[in-house]
Amino acid sequence: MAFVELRDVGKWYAALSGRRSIAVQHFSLTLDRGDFLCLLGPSGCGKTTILSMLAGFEAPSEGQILLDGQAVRAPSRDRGVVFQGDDSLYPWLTAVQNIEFGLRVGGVPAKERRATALDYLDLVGLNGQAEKFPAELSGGMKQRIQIARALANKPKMLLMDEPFGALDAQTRSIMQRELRRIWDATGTTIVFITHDIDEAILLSTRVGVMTAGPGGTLKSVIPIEMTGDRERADPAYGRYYQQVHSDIRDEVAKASSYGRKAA
Ligand SMILES: Nc1ncnc2c1ncn2[C@@H]1O[C@H](COP(=O)(O)OP(=O)(O)OP(=O)(O)O)[C@@H](O)[C@H]1O
Repeated sequence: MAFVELRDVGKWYAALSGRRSIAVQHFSLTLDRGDFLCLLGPSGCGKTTILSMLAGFEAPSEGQILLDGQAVRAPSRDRGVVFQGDDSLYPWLTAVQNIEFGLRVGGVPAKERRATALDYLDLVGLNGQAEKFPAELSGGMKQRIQIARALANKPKMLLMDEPFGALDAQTRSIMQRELRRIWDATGTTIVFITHDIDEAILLSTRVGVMTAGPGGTLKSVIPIEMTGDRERADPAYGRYYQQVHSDIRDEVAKASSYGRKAA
């Protein structure tokens, strides 16, 4: 049995015109435990919609989503979510208190939750920053706190929506290496949305490419089989880049022609 299964999932909204606005259609995918899937696709194809349904924030209009054999119906601590930017940290809580937050809500005793939060602070490389408030931390540090906060709940799956999109190139590259290290250490199943082919190849075990919206679906899934540390100089990197680029190029062209028609 697959660890995560999306079975012919579709999602639509009632538009103000009274017609249906289709966000995603006929989306089917299975993930094994420990997979790291990067989802790529033109703007508006439905990537965030897929992530929101996996998180349980939105229900599919048709089809089904299963996690570990159970239908996903609502948000749960077994699915950690990390968004772009740092708006989701509580500014009045310190770094360690932010990480503890979910454990506190879950009723974990004070001593135990503090010890767990400090372990995760350490895992994301922020040992020594426990008592700082978000305003005293850099963008990259705040993203690490978000990741630690999500992981502290020991989720079955980590859902990440362009988490490094707002970071400068240098910090982004450091965060990519850190995320691979954390994924190696924890074996958490990850679904990660990005617009960046390079990021997808450096991070994932599989790259999913979606067709252009409205109503995007999964076009292809490309397994990334590179051993050791991922390097752009590796000839396999270039081959994967070409493959993903050629899958996505036509979809981006279609998306911009839809945009012109709609304008
Ligand atoms: N709450 C909503 N109500 C109506 N339409 C919505 C809603 N949320 C998303 N959509 C529509 O669903 C489609 C898919 O949106 P979604 O945000 O999932 O795309 P995306 O691939 O994540 O885009 P981007 O890369 O630009 O972030 C879009 O046409 C969007 O306008």
